[in-house]
Amino acid sequence: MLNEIKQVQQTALLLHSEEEVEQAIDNMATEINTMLGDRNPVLLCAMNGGLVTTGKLLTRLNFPLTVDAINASRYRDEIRGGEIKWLLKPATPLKDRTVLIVDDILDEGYTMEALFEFCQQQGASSIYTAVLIDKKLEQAKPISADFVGLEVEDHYLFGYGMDYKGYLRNAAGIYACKESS
Ligand SMILES: O=P(O)(O)OC[C@H]1O[C@H](OP(=O)(O)OP(=O)(O)O)[C@H](O)[C@@H]1O
Ligand code: HPA
Repeated sequence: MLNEIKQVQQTALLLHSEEEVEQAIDNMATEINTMLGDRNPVLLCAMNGGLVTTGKLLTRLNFPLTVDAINASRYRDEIRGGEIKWLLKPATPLKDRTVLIVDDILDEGYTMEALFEFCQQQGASSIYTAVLIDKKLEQAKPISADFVGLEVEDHYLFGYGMDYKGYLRNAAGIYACKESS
């Protein structure tokens, strides 16, 4: 497995450098500060992929907020999406709260749709969504994101929280796996 991971890493194409991604996160944070600064929101980190974006956003947000985690996984260690499996629901009551769901990527959109519907069912008063990457697809998505860092062409990506078979989330850039489109 580790040989495969090293091979994928070595042959990958860098699409966005660390500097570009950090600038994109700055821009997202500026928009979120403007939109949600007086809403006392609960930020839901969509584990595991949303970990890096959530952490990087958090220290750029300058208003009162609370943080919790949520995890509905669709890919697990695969590079094609399957059924949604619920792994973690937030302990924080969402009733009458403004919620901001933060994830690494909006790909086909089914994961974010499921997270959004869960928050609705819990009685959140308003629900916003933030993703570092919005993948450009030909087909329509069931949900769009309110805050987007970067739009990226249709490749299988890794880095900044996005994984290849559970690895490479820690890559400091947005990379496309070779021959993945
Ligand atoms: O828009 P979609 O096509 O639904 O795909 C996006 C989701 O897929 C990944 O999660 P994954 O299920 O791989 O779990 P992970 O966060 O643990 O990597 C990613 O973190 C998003 O949550
Ligand atoms: O391109 C991707 N990379 C990593 N994880 C993902 N989850 C959905 N799409 C992707």
